[in-house]
Amino acid sequence: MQRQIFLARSLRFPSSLRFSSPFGGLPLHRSAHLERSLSPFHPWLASPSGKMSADTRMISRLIVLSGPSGVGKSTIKDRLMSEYPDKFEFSVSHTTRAPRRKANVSDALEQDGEDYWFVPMERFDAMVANDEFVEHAVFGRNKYGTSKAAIEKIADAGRVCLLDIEMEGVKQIRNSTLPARFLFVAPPSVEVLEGRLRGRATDDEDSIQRRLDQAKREIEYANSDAVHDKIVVNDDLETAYREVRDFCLQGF
Ligand SMILES: Nc1ncnc2c1ncn2[C@@H]1O[C@H](COP(=O)(O)OP(=O)(O)OP(=O)(O)O)[C@@H](O)[C@H]1O
Repeated sequence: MQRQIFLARSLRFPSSLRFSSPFGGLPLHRSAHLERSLSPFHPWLASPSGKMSADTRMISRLIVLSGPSGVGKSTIKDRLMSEYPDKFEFSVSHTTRAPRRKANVSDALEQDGEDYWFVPMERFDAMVANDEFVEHAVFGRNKYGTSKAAIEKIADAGRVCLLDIEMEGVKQIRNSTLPARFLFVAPPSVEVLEGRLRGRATDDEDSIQRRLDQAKREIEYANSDAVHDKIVVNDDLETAYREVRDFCLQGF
């Protein structure tokens, strides 16, 4: 059985960064990916109802959300979490970076255990050595990772696990046996992305430039192959939110 996955509508990227598909606007079949998704694994990941019916088998309980820094992932995921607190849970990543001010909340700092687990570099490296991460990556001057414990905690609570990770982590999950579904949030253009990064006023100029360089690589990767099951362009926030929500709710 094949599931149809539709590619994003055309975007206003420079041609070198434009998403394209050899299939044009036609549905893209991703049987290879889905076969991997259906491989035997933790029953919680494969079957929301606990039963392996033909329909529910197609929906894994692990959703990987990615997209350039500043594109609006946190804005969308915070809303999803407040609308469906009992259904979804975001896995809290580990990071070696320092807490920063929350976007849109002028004097609130990110909280340990809520936004990230903030750990020193030595602790992070020890966790890597102990094989405690399902994925980890270096971004800028800092390291980020998703621990196995974080995912297991969500499994134990019976919720759908959402990961908000960057490109290297996406590649690692795709190369793993984890049966995940992949969702990419794209900006309407690099210029709009830059405007959002500047608008939230949480990064210095160096950091903005690094994030924009990384954004171009992420967009090229998303464009390079049928990496993601769905690409949502965050132009109008309401529309983007609805598309993300509907994708996450598929099968539940
Ligand atoms: N559709 C939209 N239109 C206008 N502004 C938006 C839209 N979506 C998000 N924003 C704004 O863009 C800024 C960046 O959003 P946000 O911090 O959620 O991005 P992010 O992808 O989570 O970034 P990071 O990966 O660095 O955490 C915020 O100030 C947010 O309010």
